Amino acid sequence: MTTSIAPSADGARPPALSIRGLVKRFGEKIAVDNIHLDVPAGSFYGLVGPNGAGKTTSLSMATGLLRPDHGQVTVHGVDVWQHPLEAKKLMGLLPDGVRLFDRLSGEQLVSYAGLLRGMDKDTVAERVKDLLAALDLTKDAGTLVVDYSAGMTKKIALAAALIHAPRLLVLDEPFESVDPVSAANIRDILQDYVKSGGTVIVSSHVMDLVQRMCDHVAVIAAGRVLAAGTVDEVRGEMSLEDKFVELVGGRNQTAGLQWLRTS
Ligand SMILES: Nc1ncnc2c1ncn2[C@@H]1O[C@H](COP(=O)(O)OP(=O)(O)OP(=O)(O)O)[C@@H](O)[C@H]1O
Repeated sequence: MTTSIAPSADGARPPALSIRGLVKRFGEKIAVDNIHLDVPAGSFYGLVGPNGAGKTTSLSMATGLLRPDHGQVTVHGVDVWQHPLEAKKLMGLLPDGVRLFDRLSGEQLVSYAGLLRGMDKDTVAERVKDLLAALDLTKDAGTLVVDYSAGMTKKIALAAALIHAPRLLVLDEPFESVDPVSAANIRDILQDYVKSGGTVIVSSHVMDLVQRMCDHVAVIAAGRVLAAGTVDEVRGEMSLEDKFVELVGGRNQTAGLQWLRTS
């Protein structure tokens, strides 16, 4: 089992994230059904799929939050489940639906995230200031997170994920509830981060955003990978949205809802 993040023998960099044979069952339900995926280092990778496809479950297992039934995950060559501390140092996470320490103010929460990562106080203070400004939260720095709106909560959680300048960012639905100006600021931050060598994985339901923002994409449905590669490879001549519908199916006829018609 490798713990090295050095280039492999053939000189190639290991993927930022490598998933092999990941499986998770909840009782009778197979939420993730033998997923294999490589996320190249330096890529901006979109993960898309219908509701209940297994995106959050896969990302939770990939980032050490949920123990897989089977399979292996490595981050820059470090096994997430064999060497969790080493792997987690490389990652910044924006999990979906995980509670924050919301009795702290926004500023305290992000500072706490930095100090927990072993950063010194001065660097933490400097980065907290920068992050709050970049995410338009400076005036709400002293407000308790429990009193934040949904979008503000997303942004403060993103700041906490960025504070230690990780090599891999895993963001589950980062744009949900976020206003358009903040979303554009977040996109700029993430694009700069990728340009400077970082890797981003985002799950999203907004195909247009994924097509514009990401260079790679994987389409997941019913716990399996239906397609993965560069965005252009996956979508071919179609828009990503049309390709998604073609791959996933499930467009329902609404003609049956006669009772919903008001005229
Ligand atoms: N803790 C759990 N217990 C039981 N079933 C679960 C649990 N977590 C997820 N599931 C089931 O696993 C499947 C995959 O769920 P998951 O949350 O990973 O989907 P998703 O692709 O993130 O969906 P969405 O886009 O709606 O957020 C779903 O059928 C869900 O009901």
